[in-house]
Amino acid sequence: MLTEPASCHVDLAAGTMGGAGGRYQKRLSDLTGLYLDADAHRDLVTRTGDAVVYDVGDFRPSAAAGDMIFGLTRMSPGLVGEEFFLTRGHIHAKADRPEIYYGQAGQGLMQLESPEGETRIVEIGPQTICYVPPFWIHRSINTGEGDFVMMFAYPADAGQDYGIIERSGGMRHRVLRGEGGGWRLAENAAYRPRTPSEVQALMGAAA
Ligand SMILES: O=P(O)(O)OC[C@H]1O[C@H](O)[C@H](O)[C@@H](O)[C@@H]1O
Ligand SMILES: [Fe+2]
Repeated sequence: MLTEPASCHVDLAAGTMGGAGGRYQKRLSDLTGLYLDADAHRDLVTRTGDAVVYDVGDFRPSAAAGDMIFGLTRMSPGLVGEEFFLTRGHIHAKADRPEIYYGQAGQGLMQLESPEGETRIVEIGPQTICYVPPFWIHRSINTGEGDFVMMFAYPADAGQDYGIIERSGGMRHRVLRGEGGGWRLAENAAYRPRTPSEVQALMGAAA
């Protein structure tokens, strides 16, 4: 059976996408344990009344393997201690599925980590397209002063695995405020690299 075509209007100022069927929000308290400075995190939860820090609206035509999910993410600007606001981050449950992000407003970056623990950073502003290749863990970070808004699209059967980041004690690097503005990377001291067999299990999931 044919699916009807659709169009969804992006409201840049609001950071929302019209026609979105699914919608979810994350509050600061949903991100407990992700930031280096746990005290600063707790204080900020209290001071902001546990503010919403990002929301996602998406359009899911179906879950069929050849179909596509797309939507819009809006992230608030801010710092927890010296660390920029981030999304939880994930690898796709079907790890060989890719994703595209398209910057709409604000400034930020995509932090990517390979199964073996290599980090890549893609800076994203309005009209930057970021390609997240198969097998890369990815997390979005708002390094700007206003809302960071991106459109995204990924295969409908990709799914999200959040456990991969928990099991390794976080991502290998943290994105902190730079000395003279901008951002810098710092090693995450709690990071535990994946073993060769864990890497193999991930990569083998493609077969
Ligand atoms: O899922 P998170 O890591 O919390 O990130 C928030 C969202 O980021 C992107 O927009 C992804 O395409 C979404 O699928 C994801 O839900
Ligand atoms: Fe993703």
